[in-house]
Amino acid sequence: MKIKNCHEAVRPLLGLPPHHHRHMRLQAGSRAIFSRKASSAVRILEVGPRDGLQNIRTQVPTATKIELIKKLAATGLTDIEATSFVSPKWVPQLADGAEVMHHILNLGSQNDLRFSVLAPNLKGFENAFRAGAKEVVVFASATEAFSKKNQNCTVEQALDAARAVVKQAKQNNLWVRGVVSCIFSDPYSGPTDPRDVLYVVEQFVDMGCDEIGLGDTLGVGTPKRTQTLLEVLLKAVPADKLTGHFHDTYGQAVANVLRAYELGLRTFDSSIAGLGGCPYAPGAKGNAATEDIVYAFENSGIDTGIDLQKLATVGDWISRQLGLPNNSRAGAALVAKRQDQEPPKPQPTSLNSQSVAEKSQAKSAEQASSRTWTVEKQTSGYIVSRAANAVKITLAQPKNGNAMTTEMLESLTRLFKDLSTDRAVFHIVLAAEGRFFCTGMDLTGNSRDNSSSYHDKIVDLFAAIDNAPQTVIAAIQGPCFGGGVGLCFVCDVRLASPEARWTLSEVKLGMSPAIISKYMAREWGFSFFREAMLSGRTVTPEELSRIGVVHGISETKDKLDLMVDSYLDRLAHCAPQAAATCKQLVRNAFTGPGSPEQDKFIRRTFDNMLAPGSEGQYGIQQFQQKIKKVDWGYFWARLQSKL
Ligand SMILES: CC(C)(COP(=O)([O-])OP(=O)([O-])OC[C@H]1O[C@@H](n2cnc3c(N)ncnc32)[C@H](O)[C@@H]1OP(=O)([O-])[O-])[C@@H](O)C(=O)NCCC(=O)NCCSC(=O)C[C@@](C)(O)CC(=O)[O-]
Repeated sequence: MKIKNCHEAVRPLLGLPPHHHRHMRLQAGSRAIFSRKASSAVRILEVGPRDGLQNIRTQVPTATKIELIKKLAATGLTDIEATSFVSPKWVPQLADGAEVMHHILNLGSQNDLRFSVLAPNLKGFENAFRAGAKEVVVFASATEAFSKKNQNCTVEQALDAARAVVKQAKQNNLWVRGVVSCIFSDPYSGPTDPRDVLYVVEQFVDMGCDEIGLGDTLGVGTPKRTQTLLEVLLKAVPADKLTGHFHDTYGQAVANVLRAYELGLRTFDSSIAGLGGCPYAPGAKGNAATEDIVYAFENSGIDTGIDLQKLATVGDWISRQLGLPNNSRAGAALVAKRQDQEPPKPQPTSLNSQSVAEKSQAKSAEQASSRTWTVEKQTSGYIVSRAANAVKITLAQPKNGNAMTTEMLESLTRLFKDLSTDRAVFHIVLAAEGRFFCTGMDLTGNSRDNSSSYHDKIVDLFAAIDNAPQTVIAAIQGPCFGGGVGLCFVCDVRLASPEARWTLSEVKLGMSPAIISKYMAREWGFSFFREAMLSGRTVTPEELSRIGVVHGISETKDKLDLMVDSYLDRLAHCAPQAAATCKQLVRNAFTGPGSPEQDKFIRRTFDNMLAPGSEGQYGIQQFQQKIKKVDWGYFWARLQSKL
């Protein structure tokens, strides 16, 4: 055991000799953290955008991080740990810290918002300061083993690095929080001695930190352990200098927060939807969920200044964006309760069966849902964006009406093949920019030096879309010609704007829709297809809606995106693997009706449907538990993360 600088009052308790101390100065310096949020009884420090996102495997797009921070700020949260300034080699997830700060700083100046950032060394501090940070966080472990593994240095070296940052920060009038990790236990060396925690806390106070966070890195704290530690610390350090940062590994986070509150602490870190994890405790949940803590305080008559309903919405939103389970019990329950009370969302309806009432429902469906699509990739031919379990591919070559060039065919085929093995993608939307959805075969001649290979490329793309396990939705904003018509109808669902049109123009060019005929006959039916193909006439959305092959027409072109989002909301309750099987059943029914292969597939599907661990088994369990809308994103995220 190290004998360290311990407070006078505690030293005898710990069997240590007295020595000089700065207790009086501590108390004098501990003023008024609460002046920052005078109206609330407790201060909740949201760490999801930093600590939460850093500890999950998913690489989160910068735009989603910015949006998350904006949404959190709109709930009444005033303290948000926004990002980190550490080497991107260590923490690639937060390499975009400067960009995030750039987009959120103006929020802080408008309201009473404070954004803190992690800056554990001078280099990080310089970058954080350059990015406009006004509050920085430094940290050190209370234990040597964790310090060496996590920071590759001793506790003293970590404190020296922190000291250098604090000195710079104070010279520039920045607020500093020092965080002590492993307050209860170290994953490598076992339980932590409270004296070691006290030592680091005192060092932080001594170097000038404005407050000190107590981090239960492993989440092994219990109310009793919390009390024991705080009884030691509070003899040396005023309660308003300390903040609690509890992890929920054993479901004790809220209990620990409440015990710490009873002992005088008034500031607590937490993470929206319990985002995060603990790399040192396999399978562990992440931080205390902000919704859970706010629920506990608000329902105990302790004001947090935060709108719990809005908070639950944000937790639900970010969980969906990341395709992860919502780890907040309170958040998930509040959202489920709200959904249960809401009237069912109207779905886009084809016009053939639309009554006046249905039309107005479809209109409100278009207004009901809007998701944030985050761009992941941009090529010269298309843009790929993602929202939760859906990927949107937007054709973006309006100059040639999104004609099917060789490059486009090859690259889209690769994309669809890659997506077919991505278990996190349940739905694909194929959309387009410009006047036309797709003008079909590239008629410039540039793409057809070798017509056999061009043929193969079209065949490959259509097969890749048709065989994709995901439900593919064509969002058709404008006219389609030839192969472009085929592109819509190889997709599983068609949602169209009133400006969409379909022209099988091949016959007028002296050609025929050979490759696409396979899909067109299946979807339009022989008679309708034959007439449209022979006449080369323009077919309208109303006609196709009447025969049931266009599944929704938006009120205006602008509202097509909302209709797509609303349709995706509906698909969120459909099991993705079952959906892939449904697609195969249709393919078999078309290519080999009555064949032994069809019967075999049907038999196999039925036999596997309720196997242990299957979607079917889970769906039936949920039904028996009276859960009407199964969250399949949660089911698959849980399977994949083996939580
Ligand atoms: C779309 C309208 C009505 C607009 O007609 P418009 O409004 O008068 O505009 P435009 O004709 O000036 O077109 C705008 C630009 O888009 C280009 N463009 C337009 N279409 C294509 C195309 N396919 N390939 C390459 N470029 C195309 C066109 O060349 C022009 O480029 P610019 O001159 O400004 O540089 C007119 O351009 C048009 O009729 N285009 C041809 C549409 C057509 O008939 N497509 C069917 C192709 S055959 C096919 O797809 C065969 C296949 C695949 O089905 C066979 C099989 O299945 O086996």
